[in-house]
Amino acid sequence: MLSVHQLSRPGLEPVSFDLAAAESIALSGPSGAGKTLLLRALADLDPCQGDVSLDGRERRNMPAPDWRQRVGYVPAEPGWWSDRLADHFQDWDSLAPLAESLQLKTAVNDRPVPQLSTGERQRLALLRALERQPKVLLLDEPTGPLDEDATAAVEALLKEKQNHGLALLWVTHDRRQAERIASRQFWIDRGRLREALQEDAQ
Ligand SMILES: Nc1ncnc2c1ncn2[C@@H]1O[C@H](COP(=O)(O)OP(=O)(O)OP(=O)(O)O)[C@@H](O)[C@H]1O
Repeated sequence: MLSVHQLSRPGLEPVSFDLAAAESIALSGPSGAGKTLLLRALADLDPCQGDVSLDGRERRNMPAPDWRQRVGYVPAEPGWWSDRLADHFQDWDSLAPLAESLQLKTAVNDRPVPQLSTGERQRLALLRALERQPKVLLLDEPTGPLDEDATAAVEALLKEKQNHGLALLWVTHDRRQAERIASRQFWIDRGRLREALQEDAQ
């Protein structure tokens, strides 16, 4: 699925790994370690070196919008370009059941985006990314602003998507969450990535 070979950029030492379909990797590390730099490099949002491919197709041979549709990115602070929520979706109405599963009240529809809570906007950004039906989703602390129940709802939805083949690379500072949501644990410090061995994670 996603194959990364010697990907690097300022602040990130060369990184190589594979992420399979329906696999989930948790990425942790101190603040400022390079987690967001790595996600943005994978999403093709910043200049970087190295090779990245998806299902054997080299990123450099794909138009950027095609890549970004397949490799979705949910930033820690998602951007909004219109006050009207529906403007950010292809078909907001059809997402009602998913919104409900994330405990988003229908009232979010009636309020201008800047009036929504941080946690509401975070879940809406996740829905926005899922609507594009990516093969890989890069998540930067997607439950950071959420309470326990909403966090569980996000984890359950992503687990369901994962069971249908979605691959996840998920930044979290919560070690228990990392163990719940991922079968592999990555650790990054000062721009250097390593895969935590099973005994490290305990
Ligand atoms: N475009 C850039 N070019 C070079 N360095 C950058 C760039 N953007 C951020 N940095 C720096 O790179 C380092 C890693 O930043 P990054 O945002 O990846 O941290 P992080 O691991 O996601 O941290 P946090 O957990 O606080 O979100 C920081 O020192 C940051 O200031």
